[in-house]
Amino acid sequence: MTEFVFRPAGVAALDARLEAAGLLDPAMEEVGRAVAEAAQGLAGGGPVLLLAGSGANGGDALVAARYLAGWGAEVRVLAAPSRHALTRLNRERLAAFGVEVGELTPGAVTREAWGSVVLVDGLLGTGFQPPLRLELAAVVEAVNAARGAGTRVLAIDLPSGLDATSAVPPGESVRADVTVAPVGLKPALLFGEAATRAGEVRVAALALPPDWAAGEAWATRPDDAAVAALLPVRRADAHKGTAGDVWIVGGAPGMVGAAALAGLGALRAGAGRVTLHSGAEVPLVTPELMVRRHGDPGGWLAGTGERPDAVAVGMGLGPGAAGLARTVLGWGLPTVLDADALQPELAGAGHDRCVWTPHPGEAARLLGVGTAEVTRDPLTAARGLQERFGGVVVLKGGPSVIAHPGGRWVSRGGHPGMASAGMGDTLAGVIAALLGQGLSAADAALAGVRLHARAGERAGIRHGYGLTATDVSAQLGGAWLDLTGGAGRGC
Ligand SMILES: NC(=O)C1=CN([C@@H]2O[C@H](COP(=O)(O)OP(=O)(O)OC[C@H]3O[C@@H](n4cnc5c(N)ncnc54)[C@H](OP(=O)(O)O)[C@@H]3O)[C@@H](O)[C@H]2O)[C@@H](O)CC1
Ligand SMILES: [K+]
Repeated sequence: MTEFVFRPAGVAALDARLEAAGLLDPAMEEVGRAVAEAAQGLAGGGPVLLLAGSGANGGDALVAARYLAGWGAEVRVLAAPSRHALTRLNRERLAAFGVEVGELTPGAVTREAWGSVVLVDGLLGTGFQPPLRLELAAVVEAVNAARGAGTRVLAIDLPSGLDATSAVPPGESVRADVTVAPVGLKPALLFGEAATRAGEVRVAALALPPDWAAGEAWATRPDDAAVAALLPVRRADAHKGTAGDVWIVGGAPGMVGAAALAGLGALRAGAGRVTLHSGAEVPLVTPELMVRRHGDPGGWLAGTGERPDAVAVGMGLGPGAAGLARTVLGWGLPTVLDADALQPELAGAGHDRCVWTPHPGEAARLLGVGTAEVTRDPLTAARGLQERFGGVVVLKGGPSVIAHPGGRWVSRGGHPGMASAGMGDTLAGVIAALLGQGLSAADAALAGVRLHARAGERAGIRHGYGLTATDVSAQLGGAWLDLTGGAGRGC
């Protein structure tokens, strides 16, 4: 399922539309039911403790308690005074089921958690404004202590205490085993330390008027079927001239490995012909990777009339890369800019056929901010880069973000072993290969990132954390088959 990613402003806007249409009550009912089903699955018939805060997040928990009670489960409920009309209403409905609601205090949480198999955290959701007030901080501490003693924790929307927009927790928060997120994901569920506190994240889709969720979303996370549909399909009479002529421009003396890895990535992602243009002597990586050495690569690029179908520029290129990148950008061809070609002076030089592929450190250099600012909110950073540099931006990370003129995508998958040097070079080659096979910049970026991540997953099974970029390249063909279901669309 392709999923939406919301910031609190988007959730609030959706809430307002639902409220105006009289649909907020059924929406909360759906969320509560989805939470109850998940809690029942985790509890396996054991007692469930539900904690309800004063806002709509608490309302979701009270609805869940009613469903669980109706299904015969042993439920214990502790709630703060309700400040939201629907939360109050659902407290009354719960009372009609004969369920007593206790006062929410740290001591009560510790007491009631004793013997509860599952604890449902409905304290705070997208309405939380950090920092956490003292009274709730003590409750959060009691929740985490209960988890430490063996109670499974299910968070509604977000583990309470996380700022929905940030990869960095503002302080202590609930640590969840499972998070059930209504309508869509939140940035905190995707990135950094915050995401590690959410456990397994499940999106509970709601019955909404078509396009409402899409209209308020800040980003989307496409599923593999959507990515597979972007991959090129070859006719039986395809030949190397139709599969894309790709140039890799990189590899200054002493730095040829990065460019060679990009070349290998391009070959394994289906490029018909790959030529590495370098100012250095490049050792034979694989005989299929053609190498042309130029005494003065910049001069040669500026003067040559030869043109490929796509270019990747920057890997190991060293000082002077910005000038070469500017020359290549001037051709208006499908282009990937990576590593040394990612220079602030190229702001505004991008065109609609180019893809910039910074990692967070490079992104910070391009934006003139610290790396922590980039990693705290990768979606906003990627958007800022796209606006400043033009074209399409891939902000690499776990997960990567693709910012294009029409919005933002978050990629799926990957493997922690991919945190090793050379992975980005391979990715640049993969995206160049897809550009050379006719994909648009945005599609090549999305499909390339997913293909690369899938190849990493495959290689990770064999090599674990000892994963190299060459291992990932070797799995690109298999990754392609995984995504397309084996056959591709009529190759
Ligand atoms: N459209 C959707 O997607 C749907 C969303 N739904 C649900 O709505 C949730 C959002 O609900 P929401 O807006 O009522 O906010 P919520 O997270 O319950 O928190 C508000 C409460 O937090 C409190 N509070 C704030 N800061 C605090 C602090 N620092 N320290 C301590 N307390 C603090 C604040 O207290 P107050 O400032 O009022 O005293 C207020 O009472 C969303 O996460 C999802 O679960 C579904 O029900 C339906 C469909
Ligand atoms: K919560």
